[in-house]
Amino acid sequence: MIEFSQVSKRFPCGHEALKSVSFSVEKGEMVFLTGHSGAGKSTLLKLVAAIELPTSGSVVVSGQNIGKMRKAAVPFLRRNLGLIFQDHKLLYDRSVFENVLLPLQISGFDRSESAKRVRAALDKVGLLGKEKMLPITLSGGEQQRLCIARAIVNRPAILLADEPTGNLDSAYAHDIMDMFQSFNQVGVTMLISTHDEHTVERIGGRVIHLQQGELIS
Ligand SMILES: Nc1ncnc2c1ncn2[C@@H]1O[C@H](COP(=O)(O)OP(=O)(O)OP(=O)(O)O)[C@@H](O)[C@H]1O
Repeated sequence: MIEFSQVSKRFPCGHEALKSVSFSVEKGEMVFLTGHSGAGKSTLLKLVAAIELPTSGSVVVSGQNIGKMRKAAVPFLRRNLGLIFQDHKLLYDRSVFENVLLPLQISGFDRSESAKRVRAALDKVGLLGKEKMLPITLSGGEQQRLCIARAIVNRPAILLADEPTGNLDSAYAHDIMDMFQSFNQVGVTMLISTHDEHTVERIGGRVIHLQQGELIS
């Protein structure tokens, strides 16, 4: 489902964030991406989502070669991906419901099917009673769950999460990882970057470890 073959990523400033990284993630796997700050975890996830392109090597996601894709094909790839990235902010002037609705509006779903899907996504993350609220009135953990609802509302085959529990206390982090595990149990392929070694141990998934841009197995 995700295949990296000797992937390197050098930024225009000359910094090489990933060095000849090769691995694959099969359909239905749950994989944790670990490594120190600056190891290249976010860069790797951005390559999967075609937010960045590889400098060399190949990244193939759902059969599509990211480095060779036409720009027009990127939105089709992204429809299959749920992205939980730190810089994907919520819209603070829209309600909880409208924040989750947005990806469906972009995909052109009709209003009544969209409303059903939004409520199903809010239910999965435990925010069904809060659909009329503004995100600013939610706790940090609830805002993170709202980001997750927005990422899953399109029913993506692959979910990518970049430090999804970074700013949360351990009880909330625990809940969010359990939620991810339940998505995985219904077949969603998951790639999650984390610093949280306790979670990785508790959940016991496969681990890919990066050190200064190199994969350490
Ligand atoms: N757009 C960019 N231009 C230049 N350098 C970048 C860019 N994005 C990332 N880098 C550099 O690449 C390296 C890897 O960054 P990346 O964000 O992938 O690390 P990370 O493992 O996700 O770190 P953290 O856990 O702190 O988020 C860092 O040294 C970073 O400064």
